[in-house]
Amino acid sequence: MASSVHAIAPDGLINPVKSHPEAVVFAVAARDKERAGAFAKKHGIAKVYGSYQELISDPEIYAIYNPLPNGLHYEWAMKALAAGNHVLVEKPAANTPGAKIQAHDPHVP
Ligand SMILES: NC(=O)C1=CN([C@@H]2O[C@H](COP(=O)(O)OP(=O)(O)OC[C@H]3O[C@@H](n4cnc5c(N)ncnc54)[C@H](OP(=O)(O)O)[C@@H]3O)[C@@H](O)[C@H]2O)C=CC1
Ligand SMILES: O=C1OC[C@@H](O)[C@H](O)[C@H]1O
Repeated sequence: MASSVHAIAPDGLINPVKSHPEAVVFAVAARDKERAGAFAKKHGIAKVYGSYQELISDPEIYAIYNPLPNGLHYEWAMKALAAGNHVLVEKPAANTPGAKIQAHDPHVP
């Protein structure tokens, strides 16, 4: 993720997190593992995945940031929630009028 010249992820999350003592950007995923690796090296991120599904399935991950193109926000936010992650998603949360991301707490029925 976030490999293009004007990508928002560094300014939107990765650099701000570096100034927060209780947070760490632990992993990054891209559709291509080599691209994810180059991004991880540049930003000092320890773990690399070659698919978004692998990242959201990592039990060590507490929350994910979704800076994908608009049409992928809803799909991957919902998949990440279903996998048990907290989710921070770039705007717009969805690109169809009916879609809404349902915040949910697994401890609340
Ligand atoms: N850029 C900005 O200044 C701002 C952007 N935003 C929002 O943030 C989101 C991301 O923006 P931005 O960082 O500019 O986006 P990018 O165009 O840089 O895309 C982010 C990443 O999405 C991944 N991706 C997955 N599927 C596709 C696909 N089909 N085509 C292209 N890329 C794909 C790519 O990573 P990979 O292939 O490596 O997995 C890519 O690096 C947008 O929703 C935008 O509205 C909000 C405010 C400002
Ligand atoms: O998504 C965006 O990308 C480019 C920015 O200039 C703009 O403010 C933002 O909405």
